[in-house]
Amino acid sequence: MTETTTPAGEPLGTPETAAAPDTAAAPEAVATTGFGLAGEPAVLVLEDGTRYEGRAYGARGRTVGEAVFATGMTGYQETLTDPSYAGQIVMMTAPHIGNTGMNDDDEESNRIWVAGFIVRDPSRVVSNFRAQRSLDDDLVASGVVGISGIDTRALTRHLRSAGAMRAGIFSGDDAALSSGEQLAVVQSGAQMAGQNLSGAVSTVEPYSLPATGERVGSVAVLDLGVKTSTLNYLAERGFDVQVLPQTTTADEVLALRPDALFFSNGPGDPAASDQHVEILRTALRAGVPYFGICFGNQLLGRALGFGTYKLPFGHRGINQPVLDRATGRVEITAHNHGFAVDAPTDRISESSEGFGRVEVSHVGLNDNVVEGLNCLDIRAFSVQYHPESAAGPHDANYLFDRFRDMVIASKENGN
Ligand SMILES: NC(=O)CC[C@H](N)C(=O)O
Repeated sequence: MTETTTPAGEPLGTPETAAAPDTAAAPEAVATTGFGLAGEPAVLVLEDGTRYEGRAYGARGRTVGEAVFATGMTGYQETLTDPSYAGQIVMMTAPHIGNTGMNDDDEESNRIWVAGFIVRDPSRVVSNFRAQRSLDDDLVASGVVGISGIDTRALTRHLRSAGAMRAGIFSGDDAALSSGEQLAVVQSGAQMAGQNLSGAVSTVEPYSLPATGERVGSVAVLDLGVKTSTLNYLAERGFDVQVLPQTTTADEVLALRPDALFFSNGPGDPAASDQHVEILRTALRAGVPYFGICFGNQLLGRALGFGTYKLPFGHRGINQPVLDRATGRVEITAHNHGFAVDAPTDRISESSEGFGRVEVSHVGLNDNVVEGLNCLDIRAFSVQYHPESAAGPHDANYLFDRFRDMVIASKENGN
């Protein structure tokens, strides 16, 4: 789409003319003036004191969360409805957002989870044959406070240099608070490190989905924020899917006698999920085959005895190169993680928890971060990235086949 004029006819500013700091050196600086557009004022305040002025977008009011950037050129609906983004104010680096509206089929859960939404240039029209609603209307309906007119390139460079950090968006009456009051609100917000957010996103009641492909067996899914596409892929690969609340105990999981266990993606710090690590250890000791995605990879890492740590600004987008070390093949993959497993990428490790040998199966090629774990002596593997690829390229869908094959082999061996 070409940017020309606003509805009122004012010319758009350009990022080049905006004052755009790209380091943390001048935290009190006003970074941009929202491209000089008309509209209700709103302000984005970072915990280091940086302020970005823009216009109110979505719901009016205030919100606080961890500011992160997502680099997908498409897929804002899947991003917004991914429960892993709970507690985060998400900025899209793609400048024009909302063009294709919202539709029922691309929902990754039944609501928008982001704590806030930052865009540069919201589309004034919705133009797609699948569109059923506008993004702006859905943000308002979900009470999600957003901001537009932000120099998202400058903000991305700032977060890349200074790291993901707490932020607040203030619009409506809250836009009139003094900058000192706004900063105090941001600085009193919770840090992402140390937060356990599983309870906020997990299903409260168990529910099940029947296999849609040729039946392989049953899988118990611990819902730590599971995405709809993941459940559909599991059902397609022949699993009767039993989705369990995050409060389920290890005994309750094993009492179901599942043929396999799956831990989903989800928000929060994996270091704050001891109870889920214990469930996984119990299931692995009982010989239940395991597959995990994202948060489920971090929890497998912890169950095996590795630590996790916070990345400076994380990986969020649908264009991240990952090396499959077994094949030498590079996959272009979807990511959404701010934490990672601390395991050696250059050699096979021995699990300190007695689960045998572990290899890092996949590494991120941008920064050599652990992107997958494979156990050589028990039936368990996981990936940090998103083979369900919603949104994103489908390079890694084969992992669902690998899981199905692992469970078939396990059943043939009477495990
Ligand atoms: N998508 C996910 O599962 C994210 C896992 C974890 N909350 C992280 O930020 O790293």
